[in-house]
Amino acid sequence: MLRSHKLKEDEVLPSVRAIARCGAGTNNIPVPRMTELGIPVFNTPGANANAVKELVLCGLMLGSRRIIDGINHMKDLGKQGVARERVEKDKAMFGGREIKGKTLAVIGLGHIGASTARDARTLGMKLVGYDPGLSVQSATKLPRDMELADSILSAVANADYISLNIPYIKTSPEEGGTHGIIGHTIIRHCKPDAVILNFARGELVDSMAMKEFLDKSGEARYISDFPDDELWNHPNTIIVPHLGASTGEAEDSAASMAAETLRLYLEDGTVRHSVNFPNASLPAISPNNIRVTVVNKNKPGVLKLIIEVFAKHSLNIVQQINHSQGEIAYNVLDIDPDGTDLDFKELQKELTMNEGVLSSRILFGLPGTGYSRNIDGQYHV
Ligand SMILES: NC(=O)c1ccc[n+]([C@@H]2O[C@H](COP(=O)([O-])OP(=O)(O)OC[C@H]3O[C@@H](n4cnc5c(N)ncnc54)[C@H](O)[C@@H]3O)[C@@H](O)[C@H]2O)c1
Ligand SMILES: O=C(O)[C@H](O)COP(=O)(O)O
Repeated sequence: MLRSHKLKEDEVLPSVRAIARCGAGTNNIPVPRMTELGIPVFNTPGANANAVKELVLCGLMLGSRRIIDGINHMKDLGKQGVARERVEKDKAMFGGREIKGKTLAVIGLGHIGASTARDARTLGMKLVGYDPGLSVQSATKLPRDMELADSILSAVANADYISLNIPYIKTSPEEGGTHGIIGHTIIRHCKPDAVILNFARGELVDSMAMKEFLDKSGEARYISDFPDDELWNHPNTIIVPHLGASTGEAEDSAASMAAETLRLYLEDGTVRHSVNFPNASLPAISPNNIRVTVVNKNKPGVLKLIIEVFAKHSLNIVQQINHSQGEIAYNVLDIDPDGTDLDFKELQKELTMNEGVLSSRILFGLPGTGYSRNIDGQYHV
């Protein structure tokens, strides 16, 4: 289980059965390599969304009123012992605007984006959103009068505030990724006094393009939760140290969701909230059966090889599922071991050595006490 730790491939030892990210973004994990190794990567969708949404709302206010500049100014005046004397005169330097009646563009309408939109609506904001992969679940949670745009460009064009709530995918937008998606083309279409809120990932924004925009407009603001060597000291930025999910509530919620997701996978083979494995909802193993899970390349003929191993040993498959997603398939087979004296370690070895099989586990024991067995005979509770 990890949070933002940048996981390196060589930290993933052969004993690793699964990885759970206590949070939403999995860009700190080498997911494609884990898929090749047959290791599921899980995250905790929505578990920290409220904490991030609250900070986005805070960012809306910080971007509208010169609160931080004002606080710093008060400290300076205090140090000089002239705070009372100067405050009424100096406040003219820190005038702001209200968010009520202004337009907020929400890019990415998942857990955080949809929740931000709802609360912004109750604060009297007009809303426009963009999300080409909008789920039915999120769509039902959006304010009814929210306008849906057909591109980021059209969403931001008339927006006073822009909130980025999309995942970071390392490739360029042309290649289906989101790296630098907020670059010159989009930024050029923003209003000169737009406030851009980035509580998603720093790499979504082209820092140089943003700097040019902030320098030129003088009025625009960039509020971000991520370090940025180009922008940290710019007078029109507010950069906080990745605090979006740092509340006790979000930490508890993400950790317990991750732990439960891992428990279900390790004990029953159930897959949910995985970013690289297909969902598979499985009942607890019957005490009379042995459950075998096999991850294989999603190619014709591999399933046949797997089934043949069971047939060869005259093992009766009581129930079976086979779900695939992209390049992999996930099989779960419940076996009745009655009447066999087969060493299941041997069975696992035969299965795993098949061309196209990536990993396998044998789960058995009473519900709640299941464990996985490695090919080299190590046990992992
Ligand atoms: N600052 C923090 O501490 C913090 C905390 C949680 C999440 N995050 C970041 O916020 C992101 C969103 O979190 P979430 O919980 O709302 O995730 P989510 O998966 O519920 O929602 C993401 C939404 O973005 C949409 N999307 C993907 N690519 C898009 C694109 N190019 N244009 C428009 N929409 C696009 C998806 O269809 C999805 O609806 C995470 O991926 C993570 O990087 C940051
Ligand atoms: O993607 C996420 O969930 C957030 O960026 C939170 O990351 P953290 O748990 O490391 O604060």
